[in-house]
Amino acid sequence: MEIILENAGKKFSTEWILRRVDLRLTTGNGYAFVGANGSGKSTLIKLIMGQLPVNEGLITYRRDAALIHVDDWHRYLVMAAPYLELIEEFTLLEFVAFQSRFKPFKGALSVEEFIDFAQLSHAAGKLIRHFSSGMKQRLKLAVAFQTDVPLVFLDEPTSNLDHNGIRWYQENVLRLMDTGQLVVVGSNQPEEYTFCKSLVKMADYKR
Ligand SMILES: Nc1ncnc2c1ncn2[C@@H]1O[C@H](COP(=O)(O)OP(=O)(O)OP(=O)(O)O)[C@@H](O)[C@H]1O
Repeated sequence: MEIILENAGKKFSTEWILRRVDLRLTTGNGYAFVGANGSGKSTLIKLIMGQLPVNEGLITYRRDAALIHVDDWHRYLVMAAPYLELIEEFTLLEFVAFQSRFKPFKGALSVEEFIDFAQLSHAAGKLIRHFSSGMKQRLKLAVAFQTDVPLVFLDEPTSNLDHNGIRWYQENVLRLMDTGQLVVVGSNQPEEYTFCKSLVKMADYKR
């Protein structure tokens, strides 16, 4: 599967955030979107996920050369980001059961196995609303790691994680390459994207 950006551009009001973005992203590869705060990393991720429309140019998803309609992009992707909202009224058990029905986990992982994987067994019955920010981030990343879809978007993946959490992230993000998924990391911290062979520099799209 591949995602193709041709002369893609985005502006908010009269301010162009990104222009002339030409990229070809293919499954089995890791891409790091890098740049300073406010350079447009999250914006580019949202454009590629179909959450925001481009103001010029074109973004397409292709599988075996066939075009995938923008309304169907969401079926192929998962994302973790600090701004992603969780269903705070659910307990962790309820959330994971709901999530696995919505988009199945790899290898038919059970709810209990998923919670073990996320290292959140102690909080299985706790409301998500009462999770710490690091626990919420672990949960979002666990969903991103275990959901059986070809495209994985990780924006600022280690925000709020402690040392153990960062190590857990680094071990598991590598496995996404083994499963042939496409991984995009939006980051300004090199330890989050050492595995990415392609660096996409936001500064290149400011011309
Ligand atoms: N909905 C919006 N309306 C207006 N401006 C926006 C909107 N969303 C983002 N921007 C602007 O777009 C620019 C890029 O923001 P973006 O969040 O993509 O940057 P980033 O590289 O992800 O930053 P950070 O590293 O701080 O997370 C910023 O100037 C921001 O203020």
